[in-house]
Amino acid sequence: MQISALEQFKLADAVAVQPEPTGLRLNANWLGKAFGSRQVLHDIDLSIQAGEFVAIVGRSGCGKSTLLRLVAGLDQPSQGELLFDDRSPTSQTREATRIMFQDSRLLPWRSVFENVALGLPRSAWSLVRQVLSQVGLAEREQDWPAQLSGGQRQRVALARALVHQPHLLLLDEPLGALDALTRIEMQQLIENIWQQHGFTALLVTHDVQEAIALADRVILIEEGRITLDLTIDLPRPRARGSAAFAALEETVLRRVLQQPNPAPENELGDQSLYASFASVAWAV
Ligand SMILES: Nc1ncnc2c1ncn2[C@@H]1O[C@H](COP(=O)(O)OP(=O)(O)OP(=O)(O)O)[C@@H](O)[C@H]1O
Repeated sequence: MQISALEQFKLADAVAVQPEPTGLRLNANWLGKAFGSRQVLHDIDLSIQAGEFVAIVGRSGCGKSTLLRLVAGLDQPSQGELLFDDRSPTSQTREATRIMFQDSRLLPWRSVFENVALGLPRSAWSLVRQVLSQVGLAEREQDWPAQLSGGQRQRVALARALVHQPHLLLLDEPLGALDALTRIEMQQLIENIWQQHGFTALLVTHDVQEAIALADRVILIEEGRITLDLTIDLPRPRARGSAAFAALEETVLRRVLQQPNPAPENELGDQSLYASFASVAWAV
């Protein structure tokens, strides 16, 4: 089929205005991790599309953070491989990957602005101001971390990750220490920013409701193995009170809780799991 010059021009123009996909594609093939004689992750096969938001849930000690640390390159696998856009990790993929933890890990002797701008040249300062404004902290850039609330400190930590324009954002229970309402506000902020930036997101959380509110897929790890991979096909933003949301939450919760306690050392963690479900359900 022949297309006219004008049509060709329109086509090129249409292609040009499509935003470039910015997310990294991630594959784990037969991934395993042992600490000494303790095998923590077994034969993990996982494929995450560019720009996808995936949440990992599971009982305390099941291996969630270990998986995230392997993806971040903070630990090395004992078996198998991780591929980023079908390639072994490079300094570029490491640079394109940022991680956010439960505690903000800010430098207390640096201002909010300096914490976000750390290691960046002066030419990046306008970007620093832009991301601080995105996370709602434009007016607080000269404050010290000690002058901020826990939620605001996590916003700074999010800005510090975003300023590097990540293609893969790893979130290790980043909202775990926040009260229920601040947590919901932060979830909405993370969802909006993820939609704007298009990075791939991998979230570890104890909170099943949070996982269903944010993720395209919820993955359950039990004793180091993936035992559930559930697509969350709900329109965004998600109405937590809807029947479809509640049904998915029930499905995952039932699945998490049906497993017998694996070991006495995990009993406390399991109690905290129940408590975390209960507190969020109560607040909402
Ligand atoms: N550096 C390490 N050395 C030895 N064992 C480790 C190390 N890191 C993790 N483990 C063990 O691996 C297991 C899984 O830990 P991990 O932190 O991945 O669990 P988790 O699912 O994230 O738990 P939680 O929800 O409580 O944070 C635990 O038994 C833990 O003790």
